[in-house]
Amino acid sequence: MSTPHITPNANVTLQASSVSKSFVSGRVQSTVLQNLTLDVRGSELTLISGPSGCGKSTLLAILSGLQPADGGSVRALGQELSGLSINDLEYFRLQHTGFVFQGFNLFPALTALEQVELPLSYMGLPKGMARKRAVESLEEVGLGSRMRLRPTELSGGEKQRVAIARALAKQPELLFADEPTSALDSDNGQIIIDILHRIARNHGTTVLCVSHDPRLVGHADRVLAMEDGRILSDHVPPAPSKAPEAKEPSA
Ligand SMILES: Nc1ncnc2c1ncn2[C@@H]1O[C@H](COP(=O)(O)OP(=O)(O)OP(=O)(O)O)[C@@H](O)[C@H]1O
Repeated sequence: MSTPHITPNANVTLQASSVSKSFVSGRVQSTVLQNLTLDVRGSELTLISGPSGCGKSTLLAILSGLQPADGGSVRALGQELSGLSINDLEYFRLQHTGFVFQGFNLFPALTALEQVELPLSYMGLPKGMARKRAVESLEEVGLGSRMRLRPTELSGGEKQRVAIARALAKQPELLFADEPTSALDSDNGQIIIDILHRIARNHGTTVLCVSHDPRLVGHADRVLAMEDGRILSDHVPPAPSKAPEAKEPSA
């Protein structure tokens, strides 16, 4: 399988140019993204905010190669995604991207450690290296003492931290998060967004997060406000008040 040629352009790691996307339902065609142009940079947490149905998840899916655009161009790490075969796109996503979703997407039968090790085995990492990376990632999200537990034994916030550790252990250049705090209360939501922010800063990762939760705005480096399939504004938010820390539970 060929590896895509990676040539990042300065610190811009994701570029959408004149991207459009429509869905057809019966005889009705609805345009979800219209001529959307956007650059996203590494080492930053970029938040795409906007009302439900404005096209945030569709944009994330297109930028991450999960869905094709109808028109326009999407470049990720210098690679034009539409130029990749299905196999190369899958390989690109495996090697360079991590995903965090609203519903955690954990396997009920696996411990936190096993959940994090699993994608590393798909990537072909030797067992010892996979174990080391998985432990380090779980420690980084404050779950060093909970890694033998299964999802039913973890809180919602802890489950989302396992999902973040699973993505982080792959050491992806691009980390995509779709409504990662929607299922959580305010304190846990802030902890999650602050972990994502720290990953961007400490690992140089491009973190792109979509959310309709206005409480997250102050925790991002950059906020893109979306409405009706367009970017309405692009700004740096004011610094937030101090967030609660992700603590290691005592049990
Ligand atoms: N596979 C699909 N088939 C048909 N319509 C779709 C499909 N995916 C999304 N849509 C429609 O596209 C529009 C935008 O959806 P999208 O999920 O991108 O919005 P969103 O801003 O992420 O919303 P939310 O905040 O509620 O998750 C919605 O009207 C949705 O119904």
